[in-house]
Amino acid sequence: MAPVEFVQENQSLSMAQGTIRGLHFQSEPFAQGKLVRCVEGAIFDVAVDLRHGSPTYGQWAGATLTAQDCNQLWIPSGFAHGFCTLVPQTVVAYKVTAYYSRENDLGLAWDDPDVNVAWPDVADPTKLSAKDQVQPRLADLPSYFEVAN
Ligand SMILES: Cc1cn([C@H]2C[C@H](O)[C@@H](COP(=O)(O)OP(=O)(O)O[C@H]3O[C@@H](C)C(=O)[C@@H](O)[C@H]3O)O2)c(=O)[nH]c1=O
Repeated sequence: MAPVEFVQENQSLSMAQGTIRGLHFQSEPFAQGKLVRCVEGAIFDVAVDLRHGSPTYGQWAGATLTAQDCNQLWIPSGFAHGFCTLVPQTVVAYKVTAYYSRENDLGLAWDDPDVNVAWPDVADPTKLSAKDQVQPRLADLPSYFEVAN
């Protein structure tokens, strides 16, 4: 992997078990790689490949991250990211490779059936933010990222 430089570190607290955040990404020139860890509690962390031309375009990968295990997940640029908290009072910290940009802050529906993320049973759609209740489906997104075959 090419060296990366982190420019910002974020932290978020979710009080309720089953809180879903995502799926989020920023477009160029503020596309972000994210290094995600759980500093309190536990999450199911998810990445979705948005790179047109990628053999894994539209596919997802997930991992359980816990404060106890101190494990981390690297989400490369070109992937949407989201998580579901597995226990109450969960704190997630993530370093990012580009600054936050409201204009470039974009999303994908957490429950897009074409992506079909296997969210944990505790996932609670009533805990979605207002913006995450209306994110578009993958099929309706323009091509923000492309890779050569
Ligand atoms: C992420 C971020 C948000 N904000 C502001 C915007 C808004 O007013 C408030 C809350 O932002 P959001 O609703 O986007 O927060 P949140 O839903 O926690 O967004 C995060 O979700 C996870 C899954 C990610 O992958 C992150 O990159 C980020 O998109 O904080 C910043 O000022 N700087 C930042 O870096």
